[in-house]
Amino acid sequence: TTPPLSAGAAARPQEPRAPREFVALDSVDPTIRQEMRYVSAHNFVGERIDGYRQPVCILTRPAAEALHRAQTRLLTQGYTLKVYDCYRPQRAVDHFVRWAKDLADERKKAEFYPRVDKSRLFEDGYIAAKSGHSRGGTMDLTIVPLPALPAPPPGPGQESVPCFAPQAQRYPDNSVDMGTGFDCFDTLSHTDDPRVQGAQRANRQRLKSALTAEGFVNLPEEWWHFTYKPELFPDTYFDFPVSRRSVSGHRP
Ligand SMILES: C[C@@H](N)C(=O)N[C@H](C)C(=O)O
Ligand SMILES: [Zn+2]
Repeated sequence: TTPPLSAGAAARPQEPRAPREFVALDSVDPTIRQEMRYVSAHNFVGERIDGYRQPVCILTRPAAEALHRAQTRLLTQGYTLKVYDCYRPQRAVDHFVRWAKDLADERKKAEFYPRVDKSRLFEDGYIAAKSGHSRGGTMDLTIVPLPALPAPPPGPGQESVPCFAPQAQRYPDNSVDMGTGFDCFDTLSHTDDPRVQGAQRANRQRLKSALTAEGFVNLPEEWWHFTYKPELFPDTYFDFPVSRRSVSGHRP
């Protein structure tokens, strides 16, 4: 029988929790930096995304352990990984889909997709309506030189600088220069775009080599997007919220 609610307690439907195979990345590797963009308003939509309750990176355990191995290698080279997004609930993806249909909402166009028509973002491969992120083994990430310095706050008008502008001009980030910022929906973000040369190309290669050595596969359209293979849940799109509660009690 259902226990009675105590006086004053509101009946709140329980949110789904993650299966035991999911962990908080910081319980496996506390040295990997986290800048979880979709819990903040600094992203291509311009507001917190549905389902992101706390700035915590959640992944399947094999993906988190593989990321830890890549981090160990990068630390010896004087760099640390920094994740921008990890597990993404289906309701967050649905938020992206709803946003994409509202062609009048171009709040963040100037920074994140200045040269791409909003109506093409899914077609061109920059956002997916069924995303590997919701399966738990995919993440968006970059590398940061050590010692990692905090990024300065954005200067006046910096929110509107194109994400492919020279690094000193675009929205501040403490990462290495990859030629574009994170979630820059533009052909310049294609990992092997021939216009990206020198240090920027070497930085992309450093990230890609460290991750592919551990079993990750890169999305050619986005230098920052990697999936750990084989996937533990290749056909399941989870919808538990991004919060510590979703994985509390799960062993690291
Ligand atoms: C939205 C961007 N960060 C991303 O992850 N794109 C891929 C294609 C996805 O949505 O799975
Ligand atoms: Zn991604």
